[in-house]
Amino acid sequence: MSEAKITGRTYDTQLLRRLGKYLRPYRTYFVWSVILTLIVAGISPLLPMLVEYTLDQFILKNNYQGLNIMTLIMFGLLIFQTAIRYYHTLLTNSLGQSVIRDLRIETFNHITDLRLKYFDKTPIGRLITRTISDLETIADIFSEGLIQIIGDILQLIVIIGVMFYTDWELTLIVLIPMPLMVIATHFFQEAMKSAFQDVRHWVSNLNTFLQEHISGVSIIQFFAREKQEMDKFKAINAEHRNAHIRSNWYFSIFFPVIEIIMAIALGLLVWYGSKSILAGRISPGVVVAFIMYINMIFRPIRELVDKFNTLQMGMVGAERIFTVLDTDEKTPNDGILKPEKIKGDITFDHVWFTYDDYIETNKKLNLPDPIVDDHSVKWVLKDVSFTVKAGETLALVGATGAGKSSTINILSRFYEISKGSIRLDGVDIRSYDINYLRKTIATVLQDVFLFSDTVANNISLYDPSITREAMIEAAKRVGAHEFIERLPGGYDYQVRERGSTLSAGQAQLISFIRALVHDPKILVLDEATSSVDTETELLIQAAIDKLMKNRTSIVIAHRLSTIQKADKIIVLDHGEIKEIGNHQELLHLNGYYKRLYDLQFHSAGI
Ligand SMILES: Nc1ncnc2c1ncn2[C@@H]1O[C@H](COP(=O)(O)OP(=O)(O)OP(=O)(O)O)[C@@H](O)[C@H]1O
Repeated sequence: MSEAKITGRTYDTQLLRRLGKYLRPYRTYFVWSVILTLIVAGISPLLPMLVEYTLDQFILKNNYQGLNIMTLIMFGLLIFQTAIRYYHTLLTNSLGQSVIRDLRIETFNHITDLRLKYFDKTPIGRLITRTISDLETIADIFSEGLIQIIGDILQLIVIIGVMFYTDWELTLIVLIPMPLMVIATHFFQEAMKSAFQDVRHWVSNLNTFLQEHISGVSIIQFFAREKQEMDKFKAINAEHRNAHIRSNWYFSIFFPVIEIIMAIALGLLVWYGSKSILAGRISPGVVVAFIMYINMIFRPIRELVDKFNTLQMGMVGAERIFTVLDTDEKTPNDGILKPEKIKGDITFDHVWFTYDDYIETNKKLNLPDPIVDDHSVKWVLKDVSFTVKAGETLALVGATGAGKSSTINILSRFYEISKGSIRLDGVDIRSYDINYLRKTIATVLQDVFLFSDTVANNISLYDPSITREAMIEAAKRVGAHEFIERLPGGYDYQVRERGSTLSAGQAQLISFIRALVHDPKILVLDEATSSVDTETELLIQAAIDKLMKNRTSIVIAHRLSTIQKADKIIVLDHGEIKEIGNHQELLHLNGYYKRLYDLQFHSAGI
């Protein structure tokens, strides 16, 4: 997602039209807001007119009774205006909040559908900023921006019209400083545009930094990196502060300038107004009404700038949200197959894989398919071919970075392969419906992710077809029922964020139950390397055996017991298959596997 694409235009009709679509369900709110805006603008000159009338007709003529009546009328008008403003604010706020609620749901849905590659290159903090603060700015378009700007402009027109109607000479004199005001406003607005973009940029950076560092706080503490990280944070925080101060600085210059211009207008009014009263051309009431009119035209102009900025920020926010929504980085789901029964035969047929966007770039440039010996491409898997028959267990072994995790990631189409084909029951995996495919293959990763929710919900992941009984049954099978029962509240025990209140082994067992209740045909397992106590280790080993039973399993194996039991072992090295066979066969080869075995298991005395 490129930030450079953000244009930051205040009025972008295309953007507004697109936002307008989200208004559709709330049409009545919108129509009423506009009607109330028109009423507010229409009745705005009433109060000064009434003051003028009261002063000239009653106060200056010592008519107390008339004065009392007029006071009551003005009081009533004030109440009416207040009531209308109240409903107006209520409506526009509800409108804004309703629109962003819908947009937020759409954005969240969209983000969760994006393929993993997108997240490899997009900081999570940036996405959080998008779905929280950028969206808030869109709500302000409705509650403080667009409709209010229309209202203010209408009020300006009505008031200036009434002023001209009352006394055009005085109006022209009073409006002499207006061009100054327009110039000042224009400069201010231009300056604010870049200041606000800066503010948004640093808010996003701050969020990204905080998100990553709070998630990784244990690493910071383990390595005693507090000071260094604090320095980095201070730098970002300082930029954030400066951006805000810069935008506030413009305000602090702008407001006094406007006050001075307003004072000039008032000075001109007093000078020319008094002269006109003395000449008997106008009544004193007109001058008093004009003082009120000046306030009523200069105040909205001053606030207009603020509202334009709100609109501007909202537009930037909308543009950013739409950039996320327009991100088309989804795994294509062209497959339609959803067979009732799956056997679970897996074939990798000359599979080449890279994390680079090599294929996509080639396609865009209309270049032929990748040349396999092109050394500019960092191939993670090179010409990998193997088969796993239904019900068999395949163990993947190899040094770190050999391509084991990549092999399991491409099986569920978390990443797309560049060349070759992966087949399930003889059919290319791309021909299956992607959700069907992912339901067929359960993946249990080393790094167990648990949500802040109950144990039960962490197991079922809100799949209504999974009953509590099925959960308990699965928990019993993996031998985890007892420990869950011992937790306060049992299956309703609230897991804290990321499962921090459970031990690594317990979290691992919960992830096994999660896989088992979904009863997948194929199991993909990245065996945990974290050390657990002997009792849990035995439980986990037994659980893994249960999980693999009657299923095709592909395991990134770290335990010798798992490897020994596997029907087939593949030794990967730098993305290439070096050896295939079972434990005994590979030991006899006296090659890679033997060396790995001696290094990892034998010498460790396992
Ligand atoms: N998301 C990614 N984006 C780009 N490159 C990646 C990504 N994930 C892994 N790689 C690269 O792909 C290669 C293979 O990584 P992979 O994670 O498959 O190895 P592995 O055998 O599972 O290693 P380990 O045992 O350490 O988990 C490595 O060189 C790694 O740097």
